[in-house]
Amino acid sequence: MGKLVVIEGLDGAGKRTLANGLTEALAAQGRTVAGHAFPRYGVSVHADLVRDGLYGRLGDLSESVYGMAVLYALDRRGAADEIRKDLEEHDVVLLDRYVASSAAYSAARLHQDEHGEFVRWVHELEIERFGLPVPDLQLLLRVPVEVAAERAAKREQADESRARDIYESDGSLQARCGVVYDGLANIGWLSPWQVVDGRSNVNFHSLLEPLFTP
Ligand SMILES: Nc1ncnc2c1ncn2[C@@H]1O[C@H](COP(=O)(O)OP(=O)(O)O)[C@@H](O)[C@H]1O
Ligand SMILES: Cc1cn([C@H]2C[C@H](O)[C@@H](COP(=O)(O)OP(=O)(O)O)O2)c(=O)[nH]c1=O
Repeated sequence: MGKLVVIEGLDGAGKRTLANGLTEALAAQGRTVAGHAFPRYGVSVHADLVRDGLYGRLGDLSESVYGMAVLYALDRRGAADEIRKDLEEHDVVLLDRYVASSAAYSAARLHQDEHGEFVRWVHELEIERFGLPVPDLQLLLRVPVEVAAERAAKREQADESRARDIYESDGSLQARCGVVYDGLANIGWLSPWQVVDGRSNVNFHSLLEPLFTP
């Protein structure tokens, strides 16, 4: 049975870059990796609706924190069987964002923290009701909000398909979200967490070693 590893962090923290690095490092150790990134744009109708909402194309739906959270959750629910199958066939299943993204962003939108009503609700919906696989490890890729914002802005200039959406352009939301992420990591929400400093060189080997030591 493979290990389910999730990368979490703010927009522009470098999650995609870390996922690519980890995949290469694991392959170099002879381990097989399957990867998914949520939302699964272009793959799931729910993810495409999320994108519409994030770019203001769903009227007042995106104003509803719970409405958006249901779309993100249905996207993940649609991927659950594939994740379970990947876990049977690979050493590691690496996810770029998962349930904790909903917990952090939505709680931040509602001005709640890791102990608040939303975080309890999303656990009930996605883990208890939808039965989504629980991660073995969550990596919080931590960078100062300003660094994440600068990287997201640079990426937007370089690639117009990555134009910043309503969450990414809201600096105070990103700052609150960073605080909720710290809280989730601190209480070990859903799984053990490891905090990774996104500004220094990541030692991929030591990051995942605990998963493979009995
Ligand atoms: N460790 C790093 N140092 C400097 N720039 C980085 C680093 N990691 C990522 N970047 C750059 O920051 C931008 C955002 O990275 P990305 O991996 O797309 O972030 P995310 O997936 O978290 O939104 C990209 O342009 C990427 O090249
Ligand atoms: C997966 C997920 C993302 N989000 C937020 C985080 C991001 O601001 C936004 C879009 O996800 P993101 O992964 O940043 O997509 P992209 O890199 O293409 O912009 O959705 C949630 O609020 N809940 C979730 O469950």
